[in-house]
Amino acid sequence: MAIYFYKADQPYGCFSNFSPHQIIIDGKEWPTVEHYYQAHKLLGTPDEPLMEVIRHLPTPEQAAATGRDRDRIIRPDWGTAKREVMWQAVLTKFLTHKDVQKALLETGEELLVEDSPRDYYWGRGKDGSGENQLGKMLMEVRSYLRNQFWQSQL
Ligand SMILES: Nc1c(N[C@@H]2O[C@H](COP(=O)(O)O)[C@@H](O)[C@H]2O)[nH]c(=O)[nH]c1=O
Repeated sequence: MAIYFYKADQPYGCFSNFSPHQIIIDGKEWPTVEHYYQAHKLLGTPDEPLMEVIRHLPTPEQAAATGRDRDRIIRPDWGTAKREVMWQAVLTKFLTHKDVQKALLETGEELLVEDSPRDYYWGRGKDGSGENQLGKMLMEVRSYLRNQFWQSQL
């Protein structure tokens, strides 16, 4: 049975990028994966100083609203860079927080689906025709963690 997640306060909310799990990357603390992801749209652009502003915003909703502000010009390579940015953030989250790591491993081989009604890239979209890239990435993280465990047993 597929496992659906989306909002942080709904079932499997700990899989959401909006869940309150801090990550530390290159010595900097980010309150959520979403803060890190949205801020990195501005890396190398004239608005780069705003990355620090986003990092300090109190909620992931505010971080997302700022990163999605279309008045801002985001980095030209975002279309290809965003996967790597997301991977680093999501992997760090699941390596850092043992409770969510356990929850992810306990999903076994189930299909994970980000049940976003409006995101057809990271999510399944309203009609289910979306790519579900976040769900797929979480399944990759799950395999990575499992491989890491078996390597440590050798
Ligand atoms: N969980 C969740 C969302 N989903 C997240 O939105 C991000 C995609 O942002 P963008 O590339 O700017 O469209 C990505 O992290 C995806 O997981 N969006 C929300 O508005 N609320 C939410 O609770």
